[in-house]
Amino acid sequence: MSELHSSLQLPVLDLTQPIHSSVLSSLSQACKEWGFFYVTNHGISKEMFSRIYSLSRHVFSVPLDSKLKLGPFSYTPRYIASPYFESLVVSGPDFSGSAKASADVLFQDHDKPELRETLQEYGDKMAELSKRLVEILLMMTLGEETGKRFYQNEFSNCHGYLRLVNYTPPQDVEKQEELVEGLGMHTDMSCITIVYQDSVGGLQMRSKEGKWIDINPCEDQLVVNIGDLMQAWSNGRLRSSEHRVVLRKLANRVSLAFFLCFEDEKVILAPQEIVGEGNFRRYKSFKCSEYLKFRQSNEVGKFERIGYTVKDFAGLKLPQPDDP
Ligand SMILES: O=C(O)CCC(=O)C(=O)O
Ligand SMILES: [Fe+2]
Repeated sequence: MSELHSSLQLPVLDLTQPIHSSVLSSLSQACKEWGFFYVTNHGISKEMFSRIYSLSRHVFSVPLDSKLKLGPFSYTPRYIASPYFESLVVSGPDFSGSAKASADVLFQDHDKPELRETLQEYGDKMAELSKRLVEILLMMTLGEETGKRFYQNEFSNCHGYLRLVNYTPPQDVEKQEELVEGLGMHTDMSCITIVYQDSVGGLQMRSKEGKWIDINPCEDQLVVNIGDLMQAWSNGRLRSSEHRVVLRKLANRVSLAFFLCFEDEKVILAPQEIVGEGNFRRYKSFKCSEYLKFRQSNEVGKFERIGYTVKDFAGLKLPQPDDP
């Protein structure tokens, strides 16, 4: 495939401004076409990001043998997702408890109150922000009243987790002719994902035509993308795009992704209001945990199966014009 890439002007949702219909229509267009947009004035300070950034660097600087003691469910070492990717999961809603359990292993019981407190504060803010964004997306798709109703009835048990990611490029990254993938093409198994990326850049989204498009880092803006669970729930009206991370510079890259997900037992079925009169259902109903299982390899410690999406799992064949 051609490695040509271009960048794109994605809409920026400003949460301090009233959400006019023109904002909703460009947001709606972006969610349908790209599945990505930016959010600004989101209430998370620069100072908070710089604290999180230093804490992440600190966490990943711990010797590998200590990080491996965390176990494969919280720590993904290099050479699993890619040779350059390692990550730590901090689960919500008790981000502090999850961070403490990891800190106790990493720092041999030297208490790290700053780590616990910062991750709890950041996790809480991300949970709140992600829920507000889902409510906006539902009102945009279904109208204010119906959107609010579905938000309350179907999304109130959503939960979130954080993934801190550290990318270490190879020494010769700037001389390589082949593109270096820090994280291969995948879709997210979330309702929505909110990503903070540092200034190194490298996040790319794949268009419907298969073209890679840079999602550049912008100060004060977070990247939001639609995940597979929302794509299925919205009958494909909101798109979960394939994306990846490419490494071009000899610099470590840190990112923080927050994934808002349905509860495991949730049965996902697009409501009739979303499918619409005379339209076809694109996904059969499925239990959230079954999809997560489908994406996980049987081998413990393997990264999520890359290249498989909710379409492979629950996609229905649409009737063709010449079907009886
Ligand atoms: O590192 C990034 O910018 C994105 C990470 C990502 O796509 C993921 O963790 O699902
Ligand atoms: Fe992702």
